[in-house]
Amino acid sequence: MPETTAPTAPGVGAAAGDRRETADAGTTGVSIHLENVTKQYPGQARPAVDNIDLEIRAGEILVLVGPSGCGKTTTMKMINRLIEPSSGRIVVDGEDVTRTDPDWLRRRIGYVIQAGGLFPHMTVGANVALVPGLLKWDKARTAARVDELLDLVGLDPDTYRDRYPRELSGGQQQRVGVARALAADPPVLLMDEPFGAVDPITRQRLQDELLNIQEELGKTIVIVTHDFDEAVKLGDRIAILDVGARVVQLDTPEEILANPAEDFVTDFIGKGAALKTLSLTRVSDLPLQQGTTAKIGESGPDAAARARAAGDRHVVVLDGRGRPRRWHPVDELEAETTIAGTLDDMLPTLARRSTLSEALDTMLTASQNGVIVTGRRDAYLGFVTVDQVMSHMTPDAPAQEAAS
Ligand SMILES: Nc1ncnc2c1ncn2[C@@H]1O[C@H](COP(=O)(O)OP(=O)(O)OP(=O)(O)O)[C@@H](O)[C@H]1O
Repeated sequence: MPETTAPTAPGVGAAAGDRRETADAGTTGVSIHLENVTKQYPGQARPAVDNIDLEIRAGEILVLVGPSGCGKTTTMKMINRLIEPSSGRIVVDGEDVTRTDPDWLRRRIGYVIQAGGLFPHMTVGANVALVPGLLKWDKARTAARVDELLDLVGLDPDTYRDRYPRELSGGQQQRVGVARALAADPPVLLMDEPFGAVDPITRQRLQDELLNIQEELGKTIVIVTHDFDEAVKLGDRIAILDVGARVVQLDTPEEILANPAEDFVTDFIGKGAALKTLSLTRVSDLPLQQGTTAKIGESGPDAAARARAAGDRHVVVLDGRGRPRRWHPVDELEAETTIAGTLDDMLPTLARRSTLSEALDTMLTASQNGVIVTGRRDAYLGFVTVDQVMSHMTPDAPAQEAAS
């Protein structure tokens, strides 16, 4: 049976608030404080990072964005001391780690880089088992952890455990990279352009998965990206940096979009801020329309009668596990004694974590005025219409009204 529970989250602009509440509920992450940290590379005229002071809260996703060369990566790599600060202190969970053993520190801080950064000569399982190996976990515990993590990042352990990275797609490699970083259950995850090397659709899916994982784990996550839309989607807060890692603005995505602190931020956000506000709301924040559903194999005329009674001109055909197959026009159902299982390859579907901006893109690409929303294991949850999405761009017409 498809899940038919209506979403309970409030509407416009609630996405970031929800994320923070979630993190508070089950936070395992710890706070990080960069106290007046400077990095001066030898031979450079100016410090790459000039006296940054940055508090990262336990359990939040903080995204560092800014122009190329402004010091994002240097700032992030100083947290796990892949780069040593020239001066200042780094305090993790109240403890000054500026002088602790860097190996110990790196085991407490997961690190994810572009394309996963996997060792090509090691299997997926061996890559994920790297840190547990360093920590001398026994074989059974390590094997169980590897399987648990592959499952968490959406890779079937039996299928993928013994493959080599070259036998995986870019998105799958990136998932393994995330699994590896989470292996020893570190309270902090650092991610350097984690989704930069994959195509836009895979990127969107990986972002959704990261948010799902974070909902479950409540880590402290610091992400470096060039992509402001990605920052808006993922960040509980965004730090916009300028040259020398000067923090120009540090705030929630909503606040930055509504009140950019300087012309620099306005320029960086770019045009179309109204459109970008669509990235603040997830499709699961809208009241999903249920429509009429029909199961493969059921009587066409029966389904048509139900749809007509509900005033629907289409039914959504679902398979035995509640996954959508296609929209089917009611008029064409009358002639079908039993409903066929044909899959429409072009059926526009989205995960419930997707943003309204992605929903609009999907509808435009498919030339349809609605998109189906799916939940766990791709089960049908309902759909949203283009009218619902458009109403979010005009504050006076909340989507709840448009939907009724
Ligand atoms: N190892 C190094 N030696 C000397 N200078 C460096 C080194 N690494 C980085 N820099 C310089 O420090 C500055 C900040 O670099 P960093 O990589 O932190 O920036 P970034 O914001 O992450 O850039 P991008 O978005 O292009 O990756 C740049 O001017 C860069 O040229």
